[in-house]
Formats: sequence, structure tokens, C-alpha cells
Amino acid sequence: MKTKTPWHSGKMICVAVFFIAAIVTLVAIAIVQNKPLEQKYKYGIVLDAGSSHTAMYIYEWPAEKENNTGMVGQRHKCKVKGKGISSYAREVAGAGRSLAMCMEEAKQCIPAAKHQDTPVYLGATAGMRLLMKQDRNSAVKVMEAVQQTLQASPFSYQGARIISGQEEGAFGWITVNYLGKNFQKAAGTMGALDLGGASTQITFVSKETIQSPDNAMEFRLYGNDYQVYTHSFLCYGKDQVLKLALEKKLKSADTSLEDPCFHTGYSEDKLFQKVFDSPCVQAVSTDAMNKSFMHKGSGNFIECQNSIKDIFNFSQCKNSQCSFNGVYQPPVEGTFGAFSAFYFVMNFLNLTGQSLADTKKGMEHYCQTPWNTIVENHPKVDKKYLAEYCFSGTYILTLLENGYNFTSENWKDINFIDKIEGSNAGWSLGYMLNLTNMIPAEAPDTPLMPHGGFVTLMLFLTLFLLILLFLGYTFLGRPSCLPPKEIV
Ligand SMILES: Nc1ccn([C@@H]2O[C@H](COP(=O)(O)OP(=O)(O)OP(=O)(O)O)[C@@H](O)[C@H]2O)c(=O)n1
Ligand SMILES: [Ca+2]
Repeated sequence: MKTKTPWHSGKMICVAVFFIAAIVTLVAIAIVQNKPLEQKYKYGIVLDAGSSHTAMYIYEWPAEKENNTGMVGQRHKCKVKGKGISSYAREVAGAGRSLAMCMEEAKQCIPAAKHQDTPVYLGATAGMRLLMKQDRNSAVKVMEAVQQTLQASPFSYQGARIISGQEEGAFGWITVNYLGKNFQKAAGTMGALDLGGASTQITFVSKETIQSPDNAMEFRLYGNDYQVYTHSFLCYGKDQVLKLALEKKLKSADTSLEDPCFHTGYSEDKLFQKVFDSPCVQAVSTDAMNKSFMHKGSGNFIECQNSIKDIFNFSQCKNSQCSFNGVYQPPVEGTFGAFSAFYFVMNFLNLTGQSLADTKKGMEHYCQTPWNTIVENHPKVDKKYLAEYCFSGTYILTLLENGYNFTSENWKDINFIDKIEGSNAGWSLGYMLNLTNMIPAEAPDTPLMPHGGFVTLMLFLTLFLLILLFLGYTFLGRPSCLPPKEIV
């Protein structure tokens, strides 16, 4: 009598076919599931309307990861031609027109299908704060003009406003720490130092309880609480501070001025108006405004630094300690990112990685270099900017050391930075993250493993079990608990 093996039975062939089909289906599903999905991106536009110029930033991020830290990056930057919007006080329509070219670039850069869903924000800083003081009516009109241009664009207009100094400081701090992925690290956060044309900001986390409410900001980000100190000094940006310094040295009867902050051999006829046209300095008569003086350099760092110290008031302080002008500031703590003009100037001077003593030596050497040598060494740099680096570098040193109280010990904690992970350091990214609620207060629940990994693991486990079952059945025979095979 012959025993028929189950392999030859029709039932078993059927089971085998289904078994193979099931494996093929599982493998196919796993492959399809794990194929990198086409990334869906979202976009956002922020216009940083600074005192000296406007910059437009386009940010992008993968749609499904918008609440993870560090996921938003800068896709494109467009520098608006000409000066800042506050310079259009007498011709307000020009402020709106000035943005047109960058808005056109944004249309090219962002896929047309996404235009409608792309928010656009404009934030104006110290230039507009000053214009608001000087000529409120014109300031309002300038803001209306830029609003019109943005509303006429295909993007989703979300507002154009003058941001406060506290916001400017705080959002700069959020930007550098978001880009550095510091909010979810135990190492702590990085302070932010921003130097613009018309104002400067210092922002950092302090252990000390902040003694003045105007300087305190509290954030809960990704499940951690932060108490942040921030202050914005209006008129202490690099361009306004030059006016403050010249105002201290100039008498209205002067026809010439010898200035240690400019190089020997430098000489330029300047209108009093250039110095006194700002609400940061004391007004002079219209007569005086139309006069000019010969601005001559004498190139001496120490004398320059002494003259710059005159524009800081170090004598009064109502709190336990102050930076200057009676402004409360706890001692600086931790590392700092110093960006905008802090970076432009120190990078130009090649002084971004030196000790405090070597930075001073470098400045001493640079300031005493004659003007014609400076021009020869930098033929491509605009002379207006070139002339001011001795002044600006000396101001930066004085602000950091005498103003904010950095010392030779913690000087190395200041990192002069332009970009982090390809995105510019500045308030604009933090501003957008905040307005689009992209920084959650609590840390998002993260699954144990990504979805693709989970599917693969499940598939392999299933396969493994099936193979075990199959092998068991073939090599070890039918389990003894099953009823005996019928003998035909
Ligand atoms: N490559 C550059 C770009 C700018 N600047 C100067 O650096 C200063 C600050 O520039 P910025 O940070 O762009 O200032 P704003 O944002 O325009 O001014 P604020 O923030 O005060 O409104 C200005 O004097 C500008 O002329 C520079 O020296 N080199
Ligand atoms: Ca700025």
C-alpha cells in the first residue's frame, strides 16, 4: 500500500500558492510603504525691514514635521535694493515699490500651487521706531505703502508692523537656539547679540531673577521653561552711534573735526545735517544744519575708544548692576551668538576668533594704518563702508567689554556668526516660528521608531514566523497533537 505525501495533494498546492502569494504581497507592501514619500513642503516669507535695508527671507519645511525643532530652514534670501523703508518718509510710495523685485523673486522661488497658502509677514525695526518718534504721520504712511504691496502679492498677507525692541531681541534668541537645536539639549541655550544700524539687542538666559519687568521674557518651549533677559538700545546701532559720537565731538561753530576713529589721511566734507538729522541727537538750528565740516582722521584706537566711552553713561544704576545708561543687566552667562553688524565688522577685520587682548592689538594696528593703504588693500569695498570699520570695530569692543561687561575670560564665549545650518541669524525666523505656532510649549510625543522602520520590522517578524512555521512543518513533521493522517 502506498502512502500519498501531502505535497501531491491539491489542497497542499493551494496552501503553498497562497503562502507564496502572501509573502510576495507582504514584501510588495513593505517596499511601497518604505519608498521615500515625495516630501511635501510648506513655505513662509518674512520681510525684515531694517533701518539700513530690507531683506526678504523665504523659509521652507517638510509639512509633516513642522513642530520638530530645527526643521525650518532658509530657502532663499533677497536683498531689497536701496535703503531701508524709513528713508522713504518723503516719498512713501517708493517704500512699497522697493519691495516689488524681491516679491517677484518669491513668486519664482515658491511653487505657484503653494502661493495662496504661503504666509507673508513684514516686521520693521529701529529705523521705523525712530521715524515714528520724528514724524508719526509719515511713519504710518510708509507702513501703509508696504502693506499695499504685500496685499497685492499672491501670498497670504499676515500683517506689516513695527516690532518692539523686546520682540526683536527675543525672536533673535529663539532663532539661534532653534537653528542650533538647543531647546531639546541639556547643554542649555545660547545668548543672542544683534547689532543693527539703529539699535542693538542683548538677550540671554540668566540664573538671576530678572529685576526689571521690561527686561524679562518667559517662554515655555518643547516642555522647558526659560526666563530670558533682553534689552534693546535704540540709537546704539552702528549708524546712529556714529552720529552720537560725532555730536559729542562737534561744536556748531566748527569747520573741521579731527577724529581718532578715522584713518590718518582720511578727509571728507560732511554736512551737519548728516549728523543732526536724527532723533537720537540734540536738534540744531536750520542754519547750522546747512553748514558743513571737514571730517579728518587721526587714526588712534585708544583715543577713539575714549571718545566712544563718552556716549555711554556708566554712572547711574538703580539695580544691583547695569550695562549702561541706567539699564539693568544681570552678569552675562554662557555662550553667545553675535550676528548682523557684529559679524560683518569683525569678519571684515579678521577678528572673529581672537582673545580680547589680541582683538585690541588688531584694532590698534588697523586704526593706525593710513587711509591710502586701507584703500589700496581693499579696492573692491565701498569707500563709505571702508572708512567706518575702525570706528565700528572700536564701538563693538567698547560695547561688549565696557557696556555689557564681557571680560578677557568670557570673550571666547562670543561666537561671531552669520548663518547657522544655512539660515541667517536674526529675528525674522523666530518671528515666523512664533506666529505660525511652530514651536510647541510641550515636547511633541515622538513614536519609538519612524513609520517606515515600524512597517519593515513588522514585516520581517511576520516573515520570520512564517518561515519558522514552514520549516517546522517540513522537517519535524506534523505536530503529534494533530489527528493521524488517514491511510488510503
Ligand atoms: N555686509 C554688510 C551689511 C551691512 N553692513 C552694515 O551693518 C549695519 C547693520 O546692518 P543690519 O544688521 O542689516 O541693520 P538693519 O537691520 O538695517 O538695522 P536695524 O536692525 O537697527 O533696524 C549697517 O550699518 C550696514 O550698513 C555692513 O557693514 N556690511
Ligand atoms: Ca536688524
